[in-house]
Amino acid sequence: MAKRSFGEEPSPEDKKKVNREGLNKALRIFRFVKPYRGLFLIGLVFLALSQVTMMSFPLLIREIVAVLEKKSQFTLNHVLMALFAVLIGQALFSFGRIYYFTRVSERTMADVRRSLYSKIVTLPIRFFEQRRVGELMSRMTSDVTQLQDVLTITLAELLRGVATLVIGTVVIVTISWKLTLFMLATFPVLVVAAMIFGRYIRKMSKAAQDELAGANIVVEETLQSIQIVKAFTNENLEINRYTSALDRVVKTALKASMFRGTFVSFIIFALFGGIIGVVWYGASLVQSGEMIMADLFGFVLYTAFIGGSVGGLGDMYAQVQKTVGASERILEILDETSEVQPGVGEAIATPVEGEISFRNIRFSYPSRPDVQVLKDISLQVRKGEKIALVGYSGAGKSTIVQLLMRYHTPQGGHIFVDGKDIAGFNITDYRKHIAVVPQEVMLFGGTIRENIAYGRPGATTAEIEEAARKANAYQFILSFPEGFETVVGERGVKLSGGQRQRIAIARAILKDPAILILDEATSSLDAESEKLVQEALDGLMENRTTIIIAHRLATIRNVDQIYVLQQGEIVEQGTHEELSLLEAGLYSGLVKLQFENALNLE
Ligand SMILES: Nc1ncnc2c1ncn2[C@@H]1O[C@H](COP(=O)(O)OP(=O)(O)OP(=O)(O)O)[C@@H](O)[C@H]1O
Repeated sequence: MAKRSFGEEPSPEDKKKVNREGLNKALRIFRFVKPYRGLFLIGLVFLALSQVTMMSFPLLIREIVAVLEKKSQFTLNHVLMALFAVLIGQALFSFGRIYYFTRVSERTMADVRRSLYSKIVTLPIRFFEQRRVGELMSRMTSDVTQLQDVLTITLAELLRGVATLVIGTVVIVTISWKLTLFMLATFPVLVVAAMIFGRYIRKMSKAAQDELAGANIVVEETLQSIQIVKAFTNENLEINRYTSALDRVVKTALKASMFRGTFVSFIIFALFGGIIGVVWYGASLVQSGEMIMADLFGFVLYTAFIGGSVGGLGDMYAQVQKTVGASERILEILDETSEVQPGVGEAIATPVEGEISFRNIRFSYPSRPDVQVLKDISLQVRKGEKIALVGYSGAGKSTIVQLLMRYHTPQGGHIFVDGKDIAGFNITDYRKHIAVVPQEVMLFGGTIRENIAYGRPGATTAEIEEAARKANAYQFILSFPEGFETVVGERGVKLSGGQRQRIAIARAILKDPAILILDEATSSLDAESEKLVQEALDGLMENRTTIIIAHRLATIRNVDQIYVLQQGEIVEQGTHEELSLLEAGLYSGLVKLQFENALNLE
């Protein structure tokens, strides 16, 4: 429930200083730009051209003043024509810069997103247990967007800022070194003030952002559990909760704005004070004949340009800081090792017989290493046999299946399929031979046809329909006006539990695996659905090695072997008849319990 909304997640890494190591690491992200370096270079050329034209602007204004002072070799028309040319050049070059940088950044970001997504979906389950979905979404969205901003805007701005600073300084030194020195004397005050205020402002904005993220969590939680909110008629309570969260956002934001306001007023005061100082000193130089009016004009204009670019550099630094954090986080995921790797591991020998053997398996989940979930589990399933895992909730039934699926690796012991350790198989090749009919069937947004075809992408229409028939799903699918083309999932038709299960069975039939895992649904269906699902399952289990995680014991009377688990250990094992005979046994206790429950329900 306490998931963070993505996008606004506070990232303490952002506060990191930009050191060389971090920068070097972050620069690795630029390998994604490499394929588009040609376009990038063109963008840079346009950037340089637009910068040069931009910087010639004050020079031409200066020239106009010089013409008016009759101290120029050009006429007013000449200068105005030049100004016009600069204007057109500026428009064209800016267009080219934006166009080419956007092309590079859009393509690069698509590549980054694709790599990130491909990496994430091929990572082992262990990885997903340690990260929240919101966090991964935030990598895919806000971190990538941060990179994109840098590529399209910040990088250009940074280069422009530096160019303005360098070219501008050269020009003003040439115009008058005395005035330049005077101007530079005002700089340190500004820089020190910017540093002190900047730190506070960043801290305050961060706090405001965190508060906003907190408020968004309230919305997310409420929307996710809207039915519960309504059932407990707690709408007003939630509104109040959100209101007080918003109050905190406003309070923090206002506090931050106080600092920002003070800072901006101070900077404006200091900047204009500086300019007034420069004009005053410059005017005295003009009066004493050391300088002409036009030069003073040009000087002030260039100074304003330089001031603007230096002011922007602080913001740029914050952007670079953020980007270093964002790319580090993206690279961290890209550097993880995928479990799905072509060519790694042995291909499983076909046809797969489906003989399974667990030998002395010991296992704890990586997130809780101190709790031993499975203790010395050994079991044996022969080809085509059906076994059931039974036990109280939390006994370790699902964990056994997770290990067979290779979602996790046991700390002790080995699992063999057809006599070979499964750890040695290529994971994709291996999992192709196992199908799972899960407890809660998840349907993807799409048509019923697509959802069944998920079992074997590329299956023909005839095969999909045949699978639906065998899964007892054909009838209900055709009862929808759009039949197999009916859209299901979040935005489509809602299917009932029994219908969803039959879709999952059809998927498994299409996959046609040697090994089948049935995680029985805990909620019982009505008698009719139950019969249809059970029939479909019986058909599916035929000639396949099957492991059933059983919750309702009535359905497993005919399995070849029942394993009763208690706290990660197999405490009983045998057929239904054998185990029922153990008077004080756990299994007969469970059977009795369910029998009594069933009686109570009737
Ligand atoms: N991903 C996980 N990380 C940490 N611990 C886990 C994880 N999954 C399960 N566990 C713990 O492992 C133990 C066994 O869980 P498991 O899901 O295998 O039980 P189960 O017998 O299948 O229960 P149920 O019938 O309720 O599904 C439990 O104590 C559970 O809390």
